Amino acid sequence: MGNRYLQADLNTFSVKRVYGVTVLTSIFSDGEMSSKDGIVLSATSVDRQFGSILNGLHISSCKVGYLPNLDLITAVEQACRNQSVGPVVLDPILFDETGSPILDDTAFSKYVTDLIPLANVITPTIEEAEKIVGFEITSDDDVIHAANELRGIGVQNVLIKGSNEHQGRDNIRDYVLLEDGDDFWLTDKHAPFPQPSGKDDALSACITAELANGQKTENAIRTAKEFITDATRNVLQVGDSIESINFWS
Ligand SMILES: Nc1ncnc2c1ncn2[C@@H]1O[C@H](COP(=O)(O)OP(=O)(O)OP(=O)(O)O)[C@@H](O)[C@H]1O
Ligand SMILES: Cc1ncc(CO)c(N)n1
Repeated sequence: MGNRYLQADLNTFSVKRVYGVTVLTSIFSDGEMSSKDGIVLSATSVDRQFGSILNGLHISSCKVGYLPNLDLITAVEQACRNQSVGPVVLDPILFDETGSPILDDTAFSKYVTDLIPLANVITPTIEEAEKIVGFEITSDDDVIHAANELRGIGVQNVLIKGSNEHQGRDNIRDYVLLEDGDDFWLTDKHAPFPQPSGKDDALSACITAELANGQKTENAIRTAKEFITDATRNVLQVGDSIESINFWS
């Protein structure tokens, strides 16, 4: 978990009036997921972290992010399956900053077969959705087809983020397919330059927080998208180096 990613999650939980607790899977400097200098924690450590937060806390919902190997996927899958963690929001992190896949074939296969079906909501980018469903997404029909394939794997609700797609367009469109078969596009204008960071984590963290607050999944998704729209239009300059979304918008 890079510093800025974790801050985006916790700041989002906080402004949504949810107390966030964490199970760390790894530690690396911002922008250095692909470097060999980061630390990947052991499955035992992850088990123990789950043990300590589950001992005495009622977990209302759970966001799952960076899982860089088979052991960690297995540890988190077991915890989500066997413990009471509430609805799971799965934000797949499948490529590092250089665009290289993070997981080897065995780990990726485990991720798809055993972890994805546990999710209440999955929030892939187009590229992540392509990797999971195994075909290229070049049209709206492909997005819809991919979302249905994801539902076929067992995940209940799907949000495919359109940020990197259709580069020439004025609008950004995320596609949502709900458990009951209802679907819709969430449309927004491109936020003006500079693009603040944190949108990715804040979107899935906000869905998680709204689920913890008792919202239905559709409302949680719609509220989260509105949160991102507001937070993105309002850059938070932190010191000289961080241009973040503004969580307090
Ligand atoms: N330029 C933008 N303007 C407005 N909304 C955006 C923009 N880019 C992404 N979003 C929205 O932010 C949410 C997260 O999308 P995504 O994870 O693809 O963003 P990202 O650009 O990778 O985020 P990060 O800020 O973490 O780099 C989605 O709802 C997406 O539509
Ligand atoms: C967007 C993103 N990339 C990487 C990580 C790894 O922690 C994360 N949590 N979120």
